[in-house]
Amino acid sequence: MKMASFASTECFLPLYQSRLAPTHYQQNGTSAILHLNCKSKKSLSFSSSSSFSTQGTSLCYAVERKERSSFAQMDAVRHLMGSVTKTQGLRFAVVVARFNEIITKQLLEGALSTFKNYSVSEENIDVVWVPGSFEIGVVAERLGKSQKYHAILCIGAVIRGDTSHYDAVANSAASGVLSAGLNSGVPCIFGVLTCEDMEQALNRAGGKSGNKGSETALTAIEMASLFEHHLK
Ligand SMILES: Nc1c(NC[C@H](O)[C@H](O)[C@H](O)CO)[nH]c(=O)[nH]c1=O
Ligand SMILES: CC(=O)[C@@H](O)COP(=O)(O)O
Repeated sequence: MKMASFASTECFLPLYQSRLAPTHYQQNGTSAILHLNCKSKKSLSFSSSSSFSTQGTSLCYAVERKERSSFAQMDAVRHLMGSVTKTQGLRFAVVVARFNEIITKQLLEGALSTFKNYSVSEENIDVVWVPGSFEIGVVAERLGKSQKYHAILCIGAVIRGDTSHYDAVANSAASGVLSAGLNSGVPCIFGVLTCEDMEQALNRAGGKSGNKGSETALTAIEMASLFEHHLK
């Protein structure tokens, strides 16, 4: 079986940086679907039982032939993914709830340091404060619809008290952020902690479970890049 050549260099990059180029080949009027997968296996194999190794990295093919002469081309599955290294020109808004400020300030700090580490310039970041997590959604939606930002990062901390208020605020915050993204078409990232107690929250705001503000900032960058570089 004659195989197509393809741009493999991107597969030597970390997964978040990779973008597989489409691969096409023609073969006697038959068509095949080529599936590229960059997970680290040691050899390159084809369903037709051919296989060979690459330099420590591999591509896996699942080739499905279709005996339909009308298809003369083999289409490659293209994997589109945002890059966290292509941040130039990306603009972000961070909506932060003041409620449980001792936690949300830490989350914001984590987010801002991640933006800095990934070369997002400060003038491309606006921080908008709201009273509580319940108010995040409406503001995120307004910011998204302004078309000024590539992604909106939403930060809050909902901590369970004695009543069912927790569930109302936590669920409203989640659905508010979801709606904001869907209604504005701009990625709205959920960086709202929903915790049983203050200890859980502290652990996630720079304590032993990391900083969820930092993690969600990275999600915001990836989604902004995905939209800006692949989904326009
Ligand atoms: N209990 C928490 C709240 N409650 C306040 C609400 O978010 C809201 O500001 C109020 O109901 C007025 O609409 N907010 C949090 O972010 N975290 C909580 O634990
Ligand atoms: C999320 C909140 O629920 C909390 O501040 C409310 O506490 P409580 O249920 O004791 O009123």
